[in-house]
Order: sequence, then structure tokens, then C-alpha cells
Amino acid sequence: MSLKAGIVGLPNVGKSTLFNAVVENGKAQAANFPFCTIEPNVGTVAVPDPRLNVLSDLSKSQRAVPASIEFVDIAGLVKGASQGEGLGNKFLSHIREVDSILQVVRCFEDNDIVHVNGKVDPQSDIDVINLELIFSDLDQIEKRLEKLRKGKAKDSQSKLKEEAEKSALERIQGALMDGKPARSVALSDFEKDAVKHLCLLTIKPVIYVANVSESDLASPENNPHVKEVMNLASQLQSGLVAISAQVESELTELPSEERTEYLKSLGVSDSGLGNLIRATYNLLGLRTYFTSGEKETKAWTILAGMTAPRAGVIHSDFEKGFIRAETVSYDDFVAAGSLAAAREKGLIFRVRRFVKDRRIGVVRVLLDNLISKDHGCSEGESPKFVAFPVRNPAGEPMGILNIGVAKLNGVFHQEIPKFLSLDFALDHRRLMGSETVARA
Ligand SMILES: Nc1ncnc2c1ncn2[C@@H]1O[C@H](COP(=O)(O)OP(=O)(O)OP(=O)(O)O)[C@@H](O)[C@H]1O
Ligand SMILES: [Mg+2]
Repeated sequence: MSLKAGIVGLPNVGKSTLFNAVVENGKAQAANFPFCTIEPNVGTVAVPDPRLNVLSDLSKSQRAVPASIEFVDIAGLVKGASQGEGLGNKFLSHIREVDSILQVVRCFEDNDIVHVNGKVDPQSDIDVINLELIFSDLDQIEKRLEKLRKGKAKDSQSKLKEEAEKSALERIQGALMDGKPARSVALSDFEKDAVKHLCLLTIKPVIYVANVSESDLASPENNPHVKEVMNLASQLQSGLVAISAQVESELTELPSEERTEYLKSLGVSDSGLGNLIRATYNLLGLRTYFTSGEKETKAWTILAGMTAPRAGVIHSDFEKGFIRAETVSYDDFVAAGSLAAAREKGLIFRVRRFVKDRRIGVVRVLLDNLISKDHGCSEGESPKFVAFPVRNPAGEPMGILNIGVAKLNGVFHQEIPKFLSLDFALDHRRLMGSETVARA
């Protein structure tokens, strides 16, 4: 599975220039006229990680494969896109397909480069894009809510999920009407899952990329446009990276010995791309796990909170046939020296299927390494999420599972995640997914 980051923004702000710089052998056409890009350009970016080589040496692997993210260079959006302006709806559908958004905001002054609205104005640029995404989401939510209210949502998997979806969508609708993105609404994991199928545009995590001129590279924060983007980014629960797409694309054209010289002449020591890739990776809630053996050591990218079988989607038919995964933390593995040694020391953690108890309102969780415990639930008209503490065999708390329970039309419904999230399994080492070796 490859996660996609979409490069989005007004026309002619430097999206394709950035794409060409960040993607190996990127060849998107970048030129000084609006709507230069129509069809999306797609390219792969490797995520550097020193742990890969350590593991590869330990396992004597024949090759090491880094994690990667796909970047998608999308056509420029203009005001009215949600009503079909420009190539509106088509462009919006390209954004729908990505997991996260890098929004390029023009912060460089250059009279020769056309700005579609006549002047450099980050606040207005960001507003235009946000409004179009908001309108598109509102449209979709209205249609969906009508279906749900009329009981015509035949695709829903359970009453509980339907209720959760409705309640979440109503709250998101309220936020959108206030001009706020869907990601500003606090949703439980269960609600997030219930609305996921809509692929809402404003729920996707965003990083604002302030595209500055080469003269601002040494201290971008002194540029008032960048300051403005900084403020907006924090109001909109988003990240920020300042970069010069122009400089980065010129750097890729230079032989490596000349790059350092060029950067030095601009008053900086490093290219901004590593920073951008890492920020994309981290801010978008991505995690790495490794598989390591003689054939290869490989870093895989997953979303935080993704369940083990989903994470295994990389081996495509894995999810359905999933029985269990064994994981060990990176530090434990490296210290033990091998999987066998780690197993002997009891450092391996197994992720298994949950077992659902049929008794009304009672949920039982059965897991290796976990003590199972019954949990009663209270009645209520709207779904309740019962926090279910999970303890290890020594009785130490290991985390909380949120389990949804509701009484609807006199019948209890319960919804528990079918699988333990991989992150959760890794949490027991307090190391999170980014520090883990997994073997399926
Ligand atoms: N930081 C920068 N400083 C100066 N010029 C820049 C900078 N970034 C990009 N440009 C210039 O802006 C112009 C537009 O760039 P580009 O084609 O990448 O925009 P785009 O956002 O992909 O446009 P479109 O939406 O039309 O596809 C190019 O001439 C490029 O060289
Ligand atoms: Mg372009």
C-alpha cells in the first residue's frame, strides 16, 4: 500500500516545480502560465531512515527497501471549482483520492510570474481553496444525511455505525457552515471509521508549503506573507514548511559538488526537501514498521492506528486471511540480535483477532498476552463508547480500547474493532509504530 500526498493550490504557484524537485526523475511540465498542469503527475519519494541499514546488517539481507510516499501533482484550483469552474469537479476528484494534502501557497513576489488573482495574498489564496473544499464536502454530506435520515443507506454495515455516521456528519456539517474544516471536529476512532467512505476533502491532514523566493530562504519568518501562512496554519490545525520550490528544482539539476556551494551562497546549509518529506511523513500520522529477513529488510508505511491486518494489505490477500502477527520493538530486536533470541526473552508480542461475546451488552476481549475481562455497558439512545482498560498479565495498564455500545429499538448493538490496532500492540513497549519490527 502506498500513501499519497496531493500537491494542491491555486494555478501557477509552483506545484509542479515542487513536484519535480521532490520526486526522483520528476518530469512534470512547470511553466509560467496558469493551468499548465491538467492531468495529475504521480511520482514516488523514498523516506530516509538509518534503522533500515542496522536491521539489514543484522539479518544479512540481500537488499534494503526504504518506505516511500507517493506525491501527486494536481491541477490548480480556482474560485467556483466546486460548481465546475475551471475543470472544477474533475480536479476535486483527484484530491479526493489522496490521503493528505500539501497546499502550496505563493509567498514570493515576482512581477513576471502571473498570479491568477493579480497579487500575492496568502490569506485570500488559502480562503479560496478552503472554501471550494468546504463547498464540495457540504454538498456530499447533505446528500448522505438525506439518505441516512430516510433509511436509504443500504450500504451501512450496522445500525450503530449508521448512528455514529449521522451524528458525526451533523457535527461536521455545523463546522463547515462556520467555515471550519472537518478535521477541526473531534471524532472518536469509530466515528472516523464510519465517515471514512465519504473521503471528505477537509478531513485530510494538511501541510501548508510556503513557497518563498531564494532571497528569503535564509530567514523565511521575516517575510510577512510567511508569517500570515504560519498563523493560518495553526488556526486550521495544520503544519507548515517554508521552502523555495524554484531553488529546490535548480538544485536537482546541479552536480552534487556544486549544490553545497549554491546553498551556502543563499545562506542555508541544507536542502529543504528532507525536511518536507519528514514533515509530510510525521504530520500525516504515518508510521513505519519493518520486516526483516535474509531476502530483504523493508520499511513499510502505515497510518497511525491502522490494524495489523490492514497494515498487512501490502501482501494483498493478507487482510482476509489474517490470523496473527508477531511484533517486537526495534530496540529489543537490535539488543537481542535475532528474532529467536527475542522470543526466548519473551519480547515478542502477538496481535490476534478479537473474539466477540454474544451475550447482550457484554464485550469480551481475548488476546494473547492480555487478560480478558467482561465489561457491562449502559443503555442509551445514542451510541456510547465504553472505555475498556486492557492490562498485561502482571496487571499493569497497557492502554484503553474504545468499544461502541448502543440500545436501538430495544436491541443492543455493539461494535468493537475486529482487530487490535498495530499501534496499540506496539504501545505496550511505549515505543509506538515508528520503533518496531513486525513479522507476519
Ligand atoms: N519560489 C519561486 N520563486 C520564483 N519563481 C517560482 C518559484 N516557484 C515556482 N516559480 C515559478 O512559477 C511558475 C509556475 O510554476 P509551476 O508550473 O510549478 O506552477 P503550478 O502551480 O504547477 O501551475 P499550474 O497550476 O498551472 O500547473 C514557473 O515559471 C516557476 O519557475
Ligand atoms: Mg502544474
